[in-house]
Amino acid sequence: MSGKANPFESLQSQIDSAAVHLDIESDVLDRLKHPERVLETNLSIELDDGRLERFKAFRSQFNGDRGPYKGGIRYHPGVTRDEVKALSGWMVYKCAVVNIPYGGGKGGIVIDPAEYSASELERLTRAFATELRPFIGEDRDIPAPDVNTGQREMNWIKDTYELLENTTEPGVITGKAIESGGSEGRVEATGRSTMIAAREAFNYLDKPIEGARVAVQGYGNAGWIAANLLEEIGATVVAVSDSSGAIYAEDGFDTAAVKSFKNETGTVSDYEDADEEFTNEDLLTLNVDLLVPAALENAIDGDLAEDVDADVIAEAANGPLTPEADEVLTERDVHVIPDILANAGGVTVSYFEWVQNRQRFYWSEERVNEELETIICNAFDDLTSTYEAHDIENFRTAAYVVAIQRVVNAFEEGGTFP
Ligand SMILES: NC(=O)C1=CN([C@@H]2O[C@H](COP(=O)(O)OP(=O)(O)OC[C@H]3O[C@@H](n4cnc5c(N)ncnc54)[C@H](OP(=O)(O)O)[C@@H]3O)[C@@H](O)[C@H]2O)C=CC1
Ligand SMILES: O=C(O)CCC(=O)C(=O)O
Repeated sequence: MSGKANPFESLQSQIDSAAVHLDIESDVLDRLKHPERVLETNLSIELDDGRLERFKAFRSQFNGDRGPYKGGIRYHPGVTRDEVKALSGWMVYKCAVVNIPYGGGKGGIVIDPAEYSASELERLTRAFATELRPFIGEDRDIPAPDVNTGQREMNWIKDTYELLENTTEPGVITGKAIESGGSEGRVEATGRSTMIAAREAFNYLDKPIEGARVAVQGYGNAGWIAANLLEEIGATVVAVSDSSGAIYAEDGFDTAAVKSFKNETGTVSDYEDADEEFTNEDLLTLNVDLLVPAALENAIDGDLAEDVDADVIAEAANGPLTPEADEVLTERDVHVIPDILANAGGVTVSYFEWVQNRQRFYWSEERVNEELETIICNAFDDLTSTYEAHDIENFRTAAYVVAIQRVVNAFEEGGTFP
């Protein structure tokens, strides 16, 4: 990743930019910029060869004014305490901007999961679930998938929690497999909201999405589905990448065929129908109509932003732009659909999963997608009305203005404990 910004400081600076447009006391604002609590723990597990290894893990519960803490768990060697704090704060404002009844949380383990066997990962995940048990619950804190975690890890966490609590509580975690109480449409939800938000933004800006040239950085859960659904609505996906590098096709990729290739070989590099291979940095500065960063934080810093050659950016990843990049892109009239709206489909369908778990009544995929469409379109309308009414500099700040006001309303309506 090109930028070195501290993501927690980036979050705080995004809140400060929005506060300029809001009438909020500085003590209340200060509270909105810091997590309520952060669990830091060391998990020691036995490896397959009998040795013990220690892994650092975190869970940050940032703010619970609007409901239980909600947010994913990431397995990545780059996980830090500040990254997890930032990701949990972004969850607060994400849930508020799409108006679902949650606060924000996030967790992570410092690990490269590719280096470990499935049984080692299961022991580690169950050890983390055991540590998390007193802090989580369907009305307390509800984890979900993020980078390098998915249904398998969520099923293990649910199972461990239920065994320890001697109960049945599928709503303690979302992103589960269907047979373990998951929801239709959750796997696709993050990419789907990215597509919907991009489509709405193109419509708002009077640009055709049909035929729009798209570049997608990251071909995991968020990136590949976003690419696939953008292709489905008529956009041309000319470039995609993963951690191994980027590939380009002038006439556009068959995104599903690239995914099958990646499933077989582990990477998008060497894909036979590509015209060219280049670097992730080349992809981020390609001349396209829509750029979708769908990997990690700080993909675009202030310097790289000077070379970005896209009209619109839809942030499928959390925090892919540094505050300096935002400033440059605002100045250059590049419209950025912020992460807290563009990728909010994941947590929105997690919310649907939690509702279904509590009611023990399951929805069709069609219903899930319709309800998601409504929530993302309403949130986009709230964002643009605020953007216009307050003459705000960019979409991100408008989204934070909407979200922060909702969190502050909930906090103030609750009153102060004597
Ligand atoms: N999963 C979800 O529901 C949600 C995810 N998000 C966010 O979306 C982003 C991606 O998450 P998700 O798709 O779930 O994660 P995945 O683990 O499924 O995929 C991550 C992708 O990013 C690629 N990648 C990692 N590092 C780089 C790099 N330096 N340059 C280019 N590509 C890179 C990976 O490459 P490789 O395949 O080679 O490892 C992989 O293709 C994250 O920011 C996450 O927080 C946001 C909301 C919900
Ligand atoms: O599905 C969820 O609860 C959270 C997903 C997530 O971690 C995110 O939106 O960044």
